[in-house]
Amino acid sequence: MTRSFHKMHGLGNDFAVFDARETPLAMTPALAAALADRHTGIGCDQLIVVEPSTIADVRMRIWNADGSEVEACGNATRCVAALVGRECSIETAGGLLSAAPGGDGASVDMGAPRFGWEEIPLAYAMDTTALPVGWEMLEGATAINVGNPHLVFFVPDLDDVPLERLGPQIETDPLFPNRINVNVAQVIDRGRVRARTWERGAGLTRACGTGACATAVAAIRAGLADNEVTVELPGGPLVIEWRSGGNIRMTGPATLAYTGEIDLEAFR
Ligand SMILES: N[C@@H](CCC[C@H](N)C(=O)O)C(=O)O
Repeated sequence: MTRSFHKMHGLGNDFAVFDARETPLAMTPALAAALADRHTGIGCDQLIVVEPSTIADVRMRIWNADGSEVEACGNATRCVAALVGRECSIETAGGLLSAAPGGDGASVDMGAPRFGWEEIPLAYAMDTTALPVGWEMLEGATAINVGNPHLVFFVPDLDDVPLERLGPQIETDPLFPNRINVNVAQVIDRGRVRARTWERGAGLTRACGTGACATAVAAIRAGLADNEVTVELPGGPLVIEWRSGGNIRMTGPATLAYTGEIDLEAFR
């Protein structure tokens, strides 16, 4: 018995999306990791299951490539909005979101960022606007929860940062009890920021929607950028809007690569 899935991506951050609104699907961390494997599975950064919701139009569940279930995924939220095909509310473990498809993608209200050390979460109390710790050249990060936990390091030159080496070290530091997503960002001007992300549970990706949100919020809050910022990721740009005290709006593309069929029993 096979099950259909949609291979989708947002700026190259790719997903296997299972629509379980009518036929339930029992996902487990082990099955998610097996399906996400790029050699023996479908291959993706995150696996997404769209389910019915009692409080929203749909519920979106998210598993990283390593099988960990997580609270938020910005790029996948746009893909789910494109799949639903109309303005909709989306229940996630990180909060209730609202999204509207449009153009080649969607615009999403990602909710309000949180800055409290226990909301990130960090292991103990400290100033989250400039963490008093460092990992080699990466120091003074801002910690933000935008549904999921992020660090943002502003650096003079993005290309000088060995993120593939420092990313996993920071992700798994005991300071972060739930691990953390690691963003490095370079401010180009008040409307443009370049960024790269080491994603918790997935590694380096071509784009991270929540990473772009965290980066823009950190830049705006530090007075380095205006309220609308284009975050330029390796896979392309996302537009992020935020005002202090308000919700984050993220706008960008959502692409359907193909629809396939897979025998899930072969992966269990
Ligand atoms: N690619 C995503 C983020 C996916 C989850 C993240 N790796 C985590 O563990 O929190 C995005 O577009 O936001």
